Amino acid sequence: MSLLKVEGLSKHYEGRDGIFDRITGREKTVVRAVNDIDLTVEKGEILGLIGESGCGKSTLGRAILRLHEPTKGRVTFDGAEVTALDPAQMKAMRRRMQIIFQDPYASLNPRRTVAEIVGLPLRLHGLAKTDAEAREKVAAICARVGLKPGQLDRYPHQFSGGQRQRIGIARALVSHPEFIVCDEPVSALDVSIQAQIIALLLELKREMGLTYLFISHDISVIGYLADRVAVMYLGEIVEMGPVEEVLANPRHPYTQSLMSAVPEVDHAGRRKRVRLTGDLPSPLRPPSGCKFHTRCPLATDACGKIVPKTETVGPGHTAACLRLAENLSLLEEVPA
Ligand SMILES: Nc1ncnc2c1ncn2[C@@H]1O[C@H](COP(=O)(O)OP(=O)(O)OP(=O)(O)O)[C@@H](O)[C@H]1O
Repeated sequence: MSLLKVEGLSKHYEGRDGIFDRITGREKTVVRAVNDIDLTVEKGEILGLIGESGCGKSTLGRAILRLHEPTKGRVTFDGAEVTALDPAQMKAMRRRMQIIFQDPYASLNPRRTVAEIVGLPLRLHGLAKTDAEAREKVAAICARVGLKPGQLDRYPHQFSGGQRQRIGIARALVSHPEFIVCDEPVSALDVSIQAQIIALLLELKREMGLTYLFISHDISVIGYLADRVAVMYLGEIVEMGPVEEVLANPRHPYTQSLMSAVPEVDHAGRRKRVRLTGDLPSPLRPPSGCKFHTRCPLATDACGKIVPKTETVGPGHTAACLRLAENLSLLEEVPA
């Protein structure tokens, strides 16, 4: 049994002009941020979730945790249907499923000390009987993530970006969760600090037996740490599979275009850069047929009309593209 199972999960937001629509009596606009997603995450695994900004990665992560209530679909964690839990049961489940945010500063209360911020989940879940016990637990996890005892009574603004992310990690881990959504946890950090935080997250995963859904727009980060990868485009998963397999043999033209942007250092030839035309279409009015067809260099007329089914293309490897059978690739090597 998978630790996490997501079935048909959708999250639609009322469009930003929702109030205007109500006043004018116009039909409501709907932002289809996440559409009918199926995925599983095994215990101890890192599933990487990749896609460009605005494709719905954060929304999916938050819908799984019910931080944003899903519009439709089911989430099951360790056999319990998360999407059917009542508020009291959901509160208990939150101890087990946590999130680390991209921007540690925005997610840390500026008026609270590190000890208060990291100690809050202990209070919420009744995990410490006395203040002294809470302080001890906070000190232990803070030490583990690399904060010094003398820093516990300081405020977030007194820390660097990397240290703030360590505070965010300590807060997520203090309640001993089993599953963490890591929502672009290193994207806001300097490159030199990114490697330290990634190393820390990998060590903690091993020591605490954690399972991660790791969201990133950086394919090299995903290639480095994930076991499997799911590629997202405009609210849907277009390709998924073991990370080495998907990166070595990307089958969806969108995955291929993401891959073509990665510099190859140890290659005799270099890859032809695939330039996608246009921006990511708005999830307010997603294209018909295959949602990628408006930017896909391989699109035919049929792609604008027919929604491609997800097909198995290798062991554990799936993709959704009408032209899969033709085995086309945008990634021809060009001579150095
Ligand atoms: N609360 C909201 N109300 C309306 N639309 C929203 C809301 N939150 C997100 N969206 C829209 O949903 C879509 C997906 O956003 P989301 O933040 O999940 O994407 P993302 O892939 O995580 O992007 P980024 O990497 O920039 O965070 C976007 O078009 C966004 O504008």
